[in-house]
Amino acid sequence: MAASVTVENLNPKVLKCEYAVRGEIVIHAQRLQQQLQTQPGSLPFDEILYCNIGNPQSLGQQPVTFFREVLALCDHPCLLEKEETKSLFSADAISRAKQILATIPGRATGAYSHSQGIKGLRDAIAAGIMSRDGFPANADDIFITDGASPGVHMMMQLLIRNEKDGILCPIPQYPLYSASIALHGGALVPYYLNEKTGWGLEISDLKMQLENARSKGIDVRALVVINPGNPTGQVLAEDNQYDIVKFCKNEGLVLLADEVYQENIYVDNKKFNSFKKIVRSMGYGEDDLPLVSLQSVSKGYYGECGKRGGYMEITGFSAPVREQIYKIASVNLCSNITGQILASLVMNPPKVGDESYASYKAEKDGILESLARRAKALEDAFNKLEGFSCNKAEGAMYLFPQILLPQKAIEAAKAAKKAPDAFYALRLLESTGIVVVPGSGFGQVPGTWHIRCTILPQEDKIPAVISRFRAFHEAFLAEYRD
Ligand SMILES: Cc1ncc(COP(=O)(O)O)c(CN[C@@H]2CONC2=O)c1O
Repeated sequence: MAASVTVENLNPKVLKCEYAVRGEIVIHAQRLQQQLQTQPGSLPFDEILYCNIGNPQSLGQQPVTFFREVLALCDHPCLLEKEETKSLFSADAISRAKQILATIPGRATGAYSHSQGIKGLRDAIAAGIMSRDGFPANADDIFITDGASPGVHMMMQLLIRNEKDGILCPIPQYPLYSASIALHGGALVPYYLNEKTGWGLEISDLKMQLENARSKGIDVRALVVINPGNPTGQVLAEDNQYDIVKFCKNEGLVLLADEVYQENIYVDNKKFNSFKKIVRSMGYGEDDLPLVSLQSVSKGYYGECGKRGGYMEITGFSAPVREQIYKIASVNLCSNITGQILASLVMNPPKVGDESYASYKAEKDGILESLARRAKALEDAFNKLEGFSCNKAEGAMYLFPQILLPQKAIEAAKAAKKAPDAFYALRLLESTGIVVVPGSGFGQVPGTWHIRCTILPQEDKIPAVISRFRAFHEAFLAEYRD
């Protein structure tokens, strides 16, 4: 009997969707990893180095002690009744766990919660936003989600009616956006970040792309801004943010502010300003501009990707629209409680005077300072390679160097039916075990080629990554030099 489900009769939106961060290069890497296990010594390297995904703890980063103490106590509340717990857990973790459990009906972390998340945790997140920005935040505006990804999908589901609805996205972009727009049947309206100005966002290009889309009958609904940028690592200048808000206000666009790397800032001349802070400091009130601010527990110095925590702060939408957003969230009942607790913790970490503050601060600073050193070391190494030019990683977790590939290599890629940067990334993997994502997976100016490499291998492995990369690159150029 013919198979009832074939690729041909699947939802074409699924077939159109792509997500390069875990695409063909990574799948091939997993095959090679299997081979290393079954046939040790059969490859010119002894381990796969996954530099394709911002997954810090998979590469050895340690979780923040205070956060894990609180999670453990919340998940096994009877520990709080035991005398010996006081010698195993810090006093402030014990009191924070009690405080959190008191906000959960029946102290039951195994129960469904409110579809926006536990009210007491949303209160804590709102307090954290207020403390970060200096402007009020409301728990009812918070939707705690299983990471930022579901928040993006919910907003695309809400805004995209058909293929004529467009979303302005940066190019290069994090492919969650292109994938979600494809899955929801909308149109991605690109605006190009300017590599020559350190991935600057030009309002003039935004305006041109918007008008071009509208001239084709596209109803542009929203503007996505990723700040700090993925894969590009730039941190927006404050005056650029003011211009972006004015642009959205004037053009009637929802501003989707992806701020998951807000704690990952590595340069002294830039600081993170949330778009919520910018909007309020421009005097825009609750009803002036629809803004969705996304945060996650996957990044920062916490890197708790697998716990699946995050939130979207929804402001500037009418009550009837908010009811629709609530309805979408309620279809999935609620996000996981561990992620909810963690989202409240990252927005309300230990404060000066708390027992855990010194150790928490040492862990946080240690991780962020090490990430900054690794970013600089890899940026400098890339810029020493022939044909490479790499902008500074001001923030986030990636470097996105441009590679000038010899024409012979481009022709070889064509013969292999691969994009030149995918061809290069595959050859890099097969020679060194290093896994990067080709720039074609993020979008790039046509005719330019990039790779995205994370800054996440532990610091003592960075010299080996650099030397392996350099040796491969020199051999690759020798093979394909014009
Ligand atoms: C800009 C951006 N937004 C949202 C997400 C989704 O995060 P969570 O759903 O985990 O909260 C990521 C994840 N970063 C991906 C995953 O690792 N590498 C990346 O480029 C991201 O980089």
